[in-house]
Amino acid sequence: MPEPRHTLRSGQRWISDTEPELGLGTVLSVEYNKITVLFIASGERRIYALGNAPLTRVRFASGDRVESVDGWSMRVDEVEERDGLLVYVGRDADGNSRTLDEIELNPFLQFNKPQDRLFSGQIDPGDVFRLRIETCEKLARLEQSPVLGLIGARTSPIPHQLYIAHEVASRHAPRVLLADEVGLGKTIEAGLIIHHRIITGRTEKVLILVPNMLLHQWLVEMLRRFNLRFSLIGDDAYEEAAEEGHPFADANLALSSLDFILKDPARHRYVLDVAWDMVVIDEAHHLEWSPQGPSPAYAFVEALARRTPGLLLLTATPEQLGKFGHFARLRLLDPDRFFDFEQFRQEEQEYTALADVINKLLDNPRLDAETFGQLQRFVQHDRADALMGDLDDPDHAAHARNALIQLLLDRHGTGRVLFRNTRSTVHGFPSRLLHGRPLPLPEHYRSRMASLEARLWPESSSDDPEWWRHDPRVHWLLDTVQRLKPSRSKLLVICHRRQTAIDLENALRTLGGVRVAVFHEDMSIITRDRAAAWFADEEEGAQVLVCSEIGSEGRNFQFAHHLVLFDLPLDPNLLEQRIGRLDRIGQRHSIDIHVPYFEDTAQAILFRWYHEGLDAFHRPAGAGAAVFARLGEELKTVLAAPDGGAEALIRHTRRLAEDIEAELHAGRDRLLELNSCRPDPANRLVEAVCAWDRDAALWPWLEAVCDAYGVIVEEHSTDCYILRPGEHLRVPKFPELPDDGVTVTLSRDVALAREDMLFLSWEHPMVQGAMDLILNGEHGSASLGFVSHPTLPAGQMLLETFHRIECPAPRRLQLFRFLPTTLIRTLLDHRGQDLGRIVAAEFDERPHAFEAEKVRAFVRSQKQNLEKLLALAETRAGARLPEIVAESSQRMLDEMGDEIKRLAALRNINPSVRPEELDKLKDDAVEMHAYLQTAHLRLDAVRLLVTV
Ligand SMILES: Nc1ncnc2c1ncn2[C@@H]1O[C@H](COP(=O)(O)OP(=O)(O)OP(=O)(O)O)[C@@H](O)[C@H]1O
Repeated sequence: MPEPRHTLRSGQRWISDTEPELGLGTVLSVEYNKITVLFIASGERRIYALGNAPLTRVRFASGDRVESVDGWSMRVDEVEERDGLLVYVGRDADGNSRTLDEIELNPFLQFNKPQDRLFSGQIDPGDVFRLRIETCEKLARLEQSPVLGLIGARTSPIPHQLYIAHEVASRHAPRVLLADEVGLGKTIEAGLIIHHRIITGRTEKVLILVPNMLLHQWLVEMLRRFNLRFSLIGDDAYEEAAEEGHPFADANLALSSLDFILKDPARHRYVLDVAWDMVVIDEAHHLEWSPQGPSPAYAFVEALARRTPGLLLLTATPEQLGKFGHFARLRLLDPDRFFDFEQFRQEEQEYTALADVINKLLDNPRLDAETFGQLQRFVQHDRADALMGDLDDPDHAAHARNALIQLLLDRHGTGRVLFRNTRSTVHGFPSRLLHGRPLPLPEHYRSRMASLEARLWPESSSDDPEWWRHDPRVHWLLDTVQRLKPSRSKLLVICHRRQTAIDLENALRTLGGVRVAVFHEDMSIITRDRAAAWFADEEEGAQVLVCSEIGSEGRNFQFAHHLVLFDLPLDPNLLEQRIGRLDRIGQRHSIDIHVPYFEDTAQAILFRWYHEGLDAFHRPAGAGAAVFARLGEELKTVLAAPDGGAEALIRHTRRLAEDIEAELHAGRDRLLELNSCRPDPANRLVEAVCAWDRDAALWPWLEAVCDAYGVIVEEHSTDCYILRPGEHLRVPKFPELPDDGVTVTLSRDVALAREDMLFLSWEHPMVQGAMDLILNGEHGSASLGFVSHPTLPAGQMLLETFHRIECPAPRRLQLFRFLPTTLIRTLLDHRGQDLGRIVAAEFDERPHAFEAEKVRAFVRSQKQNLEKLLALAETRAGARLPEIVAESSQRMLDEMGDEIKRLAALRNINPSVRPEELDKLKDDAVEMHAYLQTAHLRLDAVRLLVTV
């Protein structure tokens, strides 16, 4: 305590050398030979004898950042002294001049400069110091990973999904249509894209709009799979929030339904008010548009799309509303590119020739002269002569073929905005087994077949509320349910009408005592979710879930593998949507599709039309929508008068479907297929994610963090642990750790099977939060160690410093790709000789008990020398900075240059590359270069070493 007695004043701020954790103390009184100090942060009061009080005066210097008790902070320019008290003069974050009396300093203030901590005797154990250094290294590795943003999702690494997520999320402003076939993972792809963008700092505000009935499913899926906590907007709290202010403005991640927003123009305005970075629209085929005018939903989304940089539209049936509808959705994504429907159609027709050449390149080692000529015409402006020449060179032909295929695929106009994977390319889906069940038409229905509606769904015309007592389909259903009961098989029953679903539930319960849940559009979201959850429950759950058509969009029922189509919809897309509830990723059985129908009726014809005409039960009918668009009216006529024309119609349907499918497969679809998942890069991404999964470094690191911060760890099972806040937790709140603890797993496989456990990866918020805690806090930044090294005699004092390169820049630039978290290590002996090259980072450390007070006294006695060494270390580290920055700049310029060239070349052949994308890349490169020049050093950690 070097200050003489007469300078001591109440109000001064001091820190305890022996108990630094008490925080900043305030002198309350100086009387006789005693000094009383209050430590507000810890609520402790200490009385010391003057003369040997273990206290150090807190005195900030110019350049330091200080924080007031009211929470604002400032950078110190000058320090004045008035009546023995310090007054700090400087500027706050907004640049305003401020003064702060030392009495107003925040009592929770920590000494975050490593050298201050060293001199004030706040010495951390060696393992905490090492943890800090190790954390920097781990973060740097993660920042440079090509799969950053794709590691942390609780999903299996599936090639086509990772490919799409990586391809789309890396763009400046992703605007794409995700149109994979039903159940292939569009929601997962959207989640991966959002997760990637948020982790890499490129996106902050996201709005997801989904049909009402899928709100909860999305909410849960985003949280459970991606740790993304969306706010549901549109529930009961909405009106309250609207009265108090702006219901959408506060939520960075908002989830709502389009129906809810469309109901009220005020809601439109609220949504359009917010500067979203990205908007996601699920089931986008509902956005109707025709040249005569858009639907209100389309018009609203169009306004939203115009002011939002990122737009993801999701639909499994992009052409459900015909080619116009498809074109209209592409127009939302890029109105400049898709402005003329006729031109769009013509372009599509040219794809066949392109696909033909690609197929030949894929299949044949040698091209015939005609194909070679065609290929030459396609690439005549692409400076591809060398590649064309290499086609005949056995050593280079394979590479040339691949490069030419990429070049041709890049020509494909919609390839960049439209992604569509199908079951024919994504393998591993179960087979579908069809069980058609003809039944005799009961007499009481026979007289009621006037309308088409009554022919297809006869119970709709019945005036008997208990029609189900006399309907043979119901009795067949009951038998089927009872037959499957011993195997504990669950059945999803889908029917066209809401009332039929309600009646069927009643029938199954009344007639057979079946445990049955129901699901239809008049139920609230909560009751629907409850029904779905009851059906999902393996032990106590319902054996049967009866859904109206509404149950067939978006829901996940792949835990069941018996599907009963109690009737058939009059639309191939709806049929595929129904089957897609079970035929989804995660389905482990073949799927049994049961279809009861009345013999010799419209139902039987519709069954045959789907089965024999489109083959729509066994696989997704690729041509279904197009055939229905052409033959739908004819089909309805035949169904209305079943006596004639059915055979001819089915034959015609089959021929047409085959032709359309062949044409699509040869042309557009083949290109889309190849473009939507390029196998080599996709497999590399899968391998990179798996390599992170195999990396065993996470748990030892996290265990050390838990140990350092007072989190208790218990083993649970292989790769699974229970974490709990300990009694001596070092921080008020450990990230993402609930008060009553949590079970975590590091295994992706376990995480996929056990949703009750957190899946920890380097991207999990708990792990990211822990890294922040370490790197933004002071823990581990000052340490002392006793070491031995063969080249160093005992009894020497060494100073080891780690300077971190700081380069503040907007997160969206992701500067860390080129300049990751970097530490520069310097090791000096007491004479200032640089030993860094001689002595590697790893020492042989010797556990050594030392008396804290003696060490503090030693450090104080060496303060002048240590300060000189610190200055020297900073100079040495500073000398290496320009080289590191130059390397980063060069890497950035090379990579960005390549990217700009690639995109510029692509733009020449594919107008889907928007000019602003290219401009943005160039601007980013210029901006990044400027930021890199501002990189500077900050001392991150210091360690005093004594050789033994
Ligand atoms: N990579 C994955 N890992 C684990 N489960 C997955 C993965 N991809 C998809 N699934 C599961 O498969 C099912 C289908 O995925 P998803 O809902 O994303 O498909 P979709 O294409 O959006 O379906 P729909 O066309 O019905 O809207 C979901 O239950 C999803 O959780």
